[in-house]
Amino acid sequence: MNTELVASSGKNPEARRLSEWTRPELLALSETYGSPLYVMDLDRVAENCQRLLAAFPAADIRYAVKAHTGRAVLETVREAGLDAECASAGEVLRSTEAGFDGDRIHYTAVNPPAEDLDYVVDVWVDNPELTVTVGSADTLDRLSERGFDGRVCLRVNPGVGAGHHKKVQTGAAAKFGVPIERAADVARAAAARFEFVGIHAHAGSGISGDDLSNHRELVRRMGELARKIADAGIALEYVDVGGGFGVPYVEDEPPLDLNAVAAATRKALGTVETPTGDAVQLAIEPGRYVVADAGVLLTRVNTVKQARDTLVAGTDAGMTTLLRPAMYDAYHPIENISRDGTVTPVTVAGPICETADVLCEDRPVATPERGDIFAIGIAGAYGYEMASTYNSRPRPAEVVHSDGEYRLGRRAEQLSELTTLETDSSGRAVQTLTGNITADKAHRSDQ
Ligand SMILES: Cc1ncc(COP(=O)(O)O)c(C=O)c1O
Ligand SMILES: N[C@@H](CCCC[NH3+])C(=O)O
Repeated sequence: MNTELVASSGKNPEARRLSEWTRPELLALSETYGSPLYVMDLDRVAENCQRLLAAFPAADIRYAVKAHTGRAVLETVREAGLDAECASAGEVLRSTEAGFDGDRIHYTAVNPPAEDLDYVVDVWVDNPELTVTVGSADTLDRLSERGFDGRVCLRVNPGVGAGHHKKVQTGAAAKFGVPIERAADVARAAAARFEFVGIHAHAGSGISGDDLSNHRELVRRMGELARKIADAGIALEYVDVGGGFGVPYVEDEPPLDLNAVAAATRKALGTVETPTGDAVQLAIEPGRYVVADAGVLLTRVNTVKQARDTLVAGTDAGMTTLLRPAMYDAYHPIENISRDGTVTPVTVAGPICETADVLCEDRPVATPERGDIFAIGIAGAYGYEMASTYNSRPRPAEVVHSDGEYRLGRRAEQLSELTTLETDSSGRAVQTLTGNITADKAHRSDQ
């Protein structure tokens, strides 16, 4: 591992570990709100924002909303002073509803559906400082057709990516951005029709000490492009080098040394100025770093069985609650918070009828009994956001914590809500036959 840009291991305020959550509090929450249950610590979200602001003091910092869109999280991030980077019309809607002014909203259009552009241009009419980042020259035409002539940033494909899994390595993936070789020409054309404010690239998600050299190479290429654009007489406001800063998931993994990452980023970018000699801002857009270690997922064990070669704990959370293990083979720390004592290798498997619905294999945890609560750590980023209703399983509730108080941030979906979008053969909304699960039923512990 490249240890140059990671902090020394051991207890470190830069990474909140699962073991630092208070077990009796988590157990009480699972009794009150049922399971599965996401818990988000807003105080930790605010701390993470402060650490980013301290490490990148002169940069524009945009929170990548896709990592966690909960209203309370967005409000916390807004109050901390970060902007919002939105990947869709829905994220723009959520950000405006959470109080972000238009000048703090950056919409990154990825193959944008017409409805997204229609919506964002409508929002722009009342918020002319909103910025649209485009990854293809024809998106510029589609914006013009809608009467948009506002702030535009060009997403560049720098040809170098990074990230914790090949499915999240973005910087060289064909679908994202204009190839860097053509970017200066597209920028020139865009500057003739729009207020051209920036260039943008994103290496990928979950960058660790191992692949920081790729992040640096991306930043170096972006610095070079920015100077070329300045030479063409175009005044940029910023160079956005994306997000992707990783956090430790494995218990003894050291956190990134954010100050060292910031220094390396600045060095790789070099000096970038407008044609008249003004400084061009560095911008970053972290998502995971802001929310990952602020979240825990609680799940109840409903089945314990000795399989042929492993002990299986069946839980009420699975791949529809937390997709990352099934999709990326991602590791999340897991503890049995209902008991200590003898530790056994356990395979934790969810209730979904898919072989991939396994949260971990042969993980040493305190030997489970039916009714125990497992806590799954570092679940605040891309956890709830990637939840689905596959297998017709309602999405879970989420509780938020701030200053010693817990409250419901999002209620659980109910069985009766699963069919609300459907119509019958005469076009009328289908009658829902199931009643809501009562709070009592949903919350009882299944012993
Ligand atoms: C354009 C863009 N910006 C920012 C992010 C945030 O990434 P992360 O959550 O890894 O910081 C992503 C996600 O990978 C992204 O696609
Ligand atoms: N969903 C991914 C991160 C990808 C971010 C989207 N560009 C993860 O959970 O690791």
